[in-house]
Amino acid sequence: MDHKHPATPSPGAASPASGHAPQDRTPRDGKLRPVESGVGRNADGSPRTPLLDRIRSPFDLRNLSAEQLAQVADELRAETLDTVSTTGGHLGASLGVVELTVALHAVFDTPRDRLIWDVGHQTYPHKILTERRHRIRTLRQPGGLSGFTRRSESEYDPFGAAHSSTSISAGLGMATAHDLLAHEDPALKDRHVIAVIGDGAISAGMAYEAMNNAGSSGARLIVVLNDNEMSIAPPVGAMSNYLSRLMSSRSFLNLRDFAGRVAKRLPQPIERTAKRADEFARGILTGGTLFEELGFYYVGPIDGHNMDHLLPILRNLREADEKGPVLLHVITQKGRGYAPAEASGDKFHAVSKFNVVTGEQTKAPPGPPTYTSVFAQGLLAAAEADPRIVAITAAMPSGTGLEKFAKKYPDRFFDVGIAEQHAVTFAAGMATEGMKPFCAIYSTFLQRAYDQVVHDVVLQNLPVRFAIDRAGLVGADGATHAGSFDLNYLGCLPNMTIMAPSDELELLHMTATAAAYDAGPIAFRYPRGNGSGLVLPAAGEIIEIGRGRVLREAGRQSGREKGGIALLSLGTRLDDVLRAADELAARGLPPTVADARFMKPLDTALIEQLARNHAVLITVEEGAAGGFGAAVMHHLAHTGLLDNVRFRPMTLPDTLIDHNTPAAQIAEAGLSPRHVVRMALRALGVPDEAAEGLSVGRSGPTSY
Ligand SMILES: Cc1ncc(C[n+]2csc(CCOP(=O)(O)OP(=O)(O)O)c2C)c(N)n1
Ligand SMILES: CC(=O)[C@@H](O)[C@H](O)COP(=O)(O)O
Ligand SMILES: [Mg+2]
Repeated sequence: MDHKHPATPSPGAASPASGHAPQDRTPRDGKLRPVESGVGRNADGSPRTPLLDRIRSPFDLRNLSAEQLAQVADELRAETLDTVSTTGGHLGASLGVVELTVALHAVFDTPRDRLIWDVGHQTYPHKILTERRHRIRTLRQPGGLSGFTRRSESEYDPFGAAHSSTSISAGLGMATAHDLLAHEDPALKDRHVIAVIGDGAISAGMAYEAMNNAGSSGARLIVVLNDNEMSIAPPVGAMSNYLSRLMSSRSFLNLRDFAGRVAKRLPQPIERTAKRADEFARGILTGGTLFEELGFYYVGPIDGHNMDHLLPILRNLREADEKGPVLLHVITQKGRGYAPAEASGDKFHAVSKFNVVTGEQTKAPPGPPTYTSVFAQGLLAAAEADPRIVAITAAMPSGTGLEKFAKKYPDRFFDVGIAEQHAVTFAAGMATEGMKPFCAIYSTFLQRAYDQVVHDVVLQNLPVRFAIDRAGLVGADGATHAGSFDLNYLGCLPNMTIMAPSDELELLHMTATAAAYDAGPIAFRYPRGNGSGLVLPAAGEIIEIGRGRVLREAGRQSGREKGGIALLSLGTRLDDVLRAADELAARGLPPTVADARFMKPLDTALIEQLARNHAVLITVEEGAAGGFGAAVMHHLAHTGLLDNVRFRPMTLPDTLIDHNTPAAQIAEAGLSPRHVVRMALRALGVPDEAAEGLSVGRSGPTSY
């Protein structure tokens, strides 16, 4: 079966500017057609995979021919497609590395040889081949396989991932450890470490730090650059342009190919000459690859879908006895082999369940606007009125909702690539010149830019606006993507203002407030998913900094020296807190309910009033302990008010909450309405057995 990739025209043929613009496979009539694949289907509709069925572990790949391995790849692609059509997930990246995955496991002795996947979102084929096929349809499901690599899940996952650009650092660490331990176990000397990193991920600073170190270390490390000319969106930056140039220097590939092949067959001294010729070729044709300047031996680019390219070259790399790191540049196509994915703009980067035949995704009924889209609406309104407002994303224009802004204000929109650290300091630089930068970054990914927030923004008190999306628990992506810590890591910083909207109207108000706020850095955090469906104005109003709001006043309880329960919520937990308030009211204990709106500066007047007038004060936040509740507790302690109020902070537990549905995650976190009710009753001294009708068992960890 011909596995020629459009990226590999016959030698000497002119190649399109980009080097490998995938053929446009959208059928002329625009209708998506069934999958063109050599793999048939069984009576039950499942893909027919006779060869893949024989693969119990990668070991079973190692005596197969190139032809058979290509067949395994076809069957593996069909199995991956069928799986993701029932689970949803990161399909495009996995489809793009099917042949590469088969070849790597066929040539290298995994798991003894360490195979590390950057980000890990492309590892569904890897998981199927590495003794997890029987569980693959539990992918990203409660209790099922993770959507990324995880050490605790398999010995074939030597390093956990999900945040990008970590693979080379981890790989260098492993390779260095093998060198250090070889005196104890000589077999470690020939253990291979392979890091597979994408063209998006390699644009992050951390990848350069690792390559810079690897290049000078002489460590035996194989980096496979999986270049599909895609990040989540088309990639940006000079590195992307550089890679395209590399790919398109076709004569470079032929000459390099020839020199490489010759070098392998010559006796030692002559081989050195051939190698010099090889480097000369590189020098002339591409001015020496960037990677060689970093101390890597560069090989490629080769066709990542062609077993006749992959297998001999990977075997050469396995047998090569030269010291030092190698970078193998592999050209692949994101979404490869599935017409709807190939035809889509984002190559089906992340999909919900879908119909394999048509590619139509089974979308949930269109609920209310997402918090992301409400933020985008608010930002567009603010930008309309203020030309100094600019928007910055780190390779996630669609995830952060900035696509519309980019279309309307292309000159005021900046996608800096997967480079959160750079994004923050870039924003700080813009702020010094009077611009009003909105840095839209997921809570979990902002963690990567913490020192830039502290050192470049907070210490200089620069008015950078942080739109922190995916704050709190995020569902199927699990603990690696949970936005659990932003209240903690920002709340301890001087000069920082932190808001958390309780609903989408509040988010509009906070976006407008951030746009107008120039006194220093300001952040607002909001969750993944839909709002509650409020009717929204075009734009929000500016709210008073540091001022919360009371939504319900507690009835005064007779016989008690002061009112009953006060519930002080921060952010979108308010919905569930109001449900808890209803349940308490039904028990004759109607609580006061307040929305803090601000973690910093605290509304100290409101907090003191709540503490003075209630027997019980409970704070609720979707963040780790040590955030909002801790700040409130600090204040009450310092004012002496903690002495006469039963204060209970409710936070995320000190555990890592696995992928699940958002509701199940909240229940596991002990932040559901029932948990709030039980917390209040316990604080009032009502014994658990008296709290009949409460369905919450002791399973949900609750912080009190
Ligand atoms: C630090 C960090 N920022 C952002 C992301 C979100 N993200 C996940 S995959 C991806 C694109 C990766 O592109 P590439 O490495 O080329 O892999 P491909 O999807 O093309 O296989 C991004 C930006 C992330 N996982 N980690
Ligand atoms: C793999 C990765 O890091 C991103 O694709 C992430 O999964 C996107 O998350 P959302 O689906 O919340 O945008
Ligand atoms: Mg890519």
